Amino acid sequence: MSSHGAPIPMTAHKSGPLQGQADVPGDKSISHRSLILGALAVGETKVTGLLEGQDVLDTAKAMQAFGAEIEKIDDTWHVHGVGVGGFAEPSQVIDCGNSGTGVRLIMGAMATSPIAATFTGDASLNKRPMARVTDPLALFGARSYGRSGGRLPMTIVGASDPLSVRYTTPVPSAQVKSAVLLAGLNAPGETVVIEREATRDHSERMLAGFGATIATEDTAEGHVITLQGQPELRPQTIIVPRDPSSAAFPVCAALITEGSDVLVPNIGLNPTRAGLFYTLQDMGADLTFENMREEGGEPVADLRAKFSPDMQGIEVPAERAASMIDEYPILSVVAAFAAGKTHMPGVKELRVKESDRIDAMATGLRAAGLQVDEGEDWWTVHGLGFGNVPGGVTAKSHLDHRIAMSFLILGFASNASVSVDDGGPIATSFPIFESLMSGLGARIDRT
Ligand SMILES: O=C(O)C1=C[C@@H](OP(=O)(O)O)[C@@H](O)[C@H](O)C1
Ligand SMILES: C=C(OP(=O)(O)O)C(=O)O
Repeated sequence: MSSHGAPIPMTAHKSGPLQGQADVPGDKSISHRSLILGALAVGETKVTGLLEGQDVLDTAKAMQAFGAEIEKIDDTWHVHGVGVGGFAEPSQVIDCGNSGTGVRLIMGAMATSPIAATFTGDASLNKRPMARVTDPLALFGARSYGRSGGRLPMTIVGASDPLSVRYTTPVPSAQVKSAVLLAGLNAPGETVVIEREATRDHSERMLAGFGATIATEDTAEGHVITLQGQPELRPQTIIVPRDPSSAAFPVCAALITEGSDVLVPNIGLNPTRAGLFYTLQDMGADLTFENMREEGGEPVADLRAKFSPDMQGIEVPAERAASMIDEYPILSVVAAFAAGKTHMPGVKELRVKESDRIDAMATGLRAAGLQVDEGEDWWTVHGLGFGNVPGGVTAKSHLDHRIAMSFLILGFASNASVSVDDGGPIATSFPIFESLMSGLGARIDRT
């Protein structure tokens, strides 16, 4: 089932060449944060380039439920914030749909205000672990009442007299880090988050942009982030860069589809996000970064990807995992068309995303003719080389946009067409995926 309606089966057929320019939508992580920090600032934040995917629209609705006024005029989203500590208690259940980022960041943002809120989501989100967020929020004094195993639906009762917190994240997660930092905004004194492996740093960059005092330091303990509580956040004008995690799909499609040459302009290349592109280059992909520049405090480049029939399987460095965590499903498809093994260690987190992404991809790839080996925190795809991938499978998308898009791209280059049982979830992060890919010359239809 799609998150909001009947399943939408889709089929991708052998395609090529893919050619032209792919204008992918705005960055999902930055879009969520623009709305949440805009809601916590005093005055009007203006956002252009916002991703209008369902995940982000659900966060906009949630911010309205907490008292922010949000309207879209022409291409600009206007967020009238209520200030740190100014959230109202919502009168309705907050439905975050399919979005782990939405629910976890919003729980953090409300956990140090004297209000209660009940959160729910779709069948995928309601299976995902929330204790990773509610454990640190309890240190501030917030209480949570959820289903067994720390699952949604869940009510959070915010702390009326929040404590200040120093917390080491037990898993590499920007969502956990961000939830703690957002809670720290309305706590007195300093909030300190320590991560052993650096994860995407959009919250830190944007908090600084809104005028919070925040510092990061690399020490023997790890990456240490210190935030001064109870600032007055100043409203900002934000131009959201295009999403590298969405760019990954046309880039990888071009690499494996005969004769392709695709330009994907204006892609955010924050080093905490760009791991996939370096991995593809290590595999021998014809992928170049053109016109490197800085925009709105984030590094940006135009990506050019050309058909690369001679890619080799590699050992993907485990320490790169956080910087490409959402890209492993599509990397596994590219790996199928490379020669030899691609081994991907250090990726346990893939098992608690919108689906168990190792299991979802391994099952579909095996049915499509590949050998895939897996353990709890690693997997290996045995590449067959270009022209040798059978395909001819209907894969389950498990309410997971990245699984659906990855299998469709498999279908552009495999010998027989590939279907997914439900392409509906694609709208959570990449609502224009079908039209964009068709515009490049890909053969994709609803079946
Ligand atoms: O903070 C964010 O915007 C995100 C963090 C990552 O999740 P984790 O924090 O669970 O690793 C990522 O998978 C997700 O798509 C977006
Ligand atoms: C994991 C993802 O999103 P979220 O955790 O926000 O649901 C994703 O977009 O790949």
